[in-house]
Amino acid sequence: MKIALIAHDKKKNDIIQFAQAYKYSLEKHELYATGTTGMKISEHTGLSLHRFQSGPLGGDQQIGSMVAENNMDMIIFFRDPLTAQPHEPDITALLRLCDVYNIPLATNMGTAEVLIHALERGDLKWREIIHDNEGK
Ligand SMILES: O=C(CO)COP(=O)(O)O
Repeated sequence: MKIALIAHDKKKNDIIQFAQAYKYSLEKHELYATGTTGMKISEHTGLSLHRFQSGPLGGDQQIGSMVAENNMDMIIFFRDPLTAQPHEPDITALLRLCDVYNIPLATNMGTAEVLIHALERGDLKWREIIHDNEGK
């Protein structure tokens, strides 16, 4: 499964703690991240991730392009709902594409934990069926 991890600055500590707590689940998958989030997760956990640009420089859009190809299976995006972001349109576009393609998306720690347990239980196997049907 391809999983993207993204966090706004005030949520970076949360995503680091999340990645530390679920390292042994996450490491079984192909991980992607926006630039700074990926660097911090990698530094604190040793997990290896494919890092895109930083969010304000297009990282959300790069992840969005994978979603648009139905090539991303789950997104954990700890958004900061209390701080305006210069790239708000990119963020909205990414969330919208998740809805277009029915991609499981967690925007806070509570939902992220539910998703990761679902992943561990195999509830997201339907994504593999989709990839098999598309020959990916
Ligand atoms: O801004 C972001 C998501 O919208 C995250 O970008 P960074 O991981 O580079 O901080």
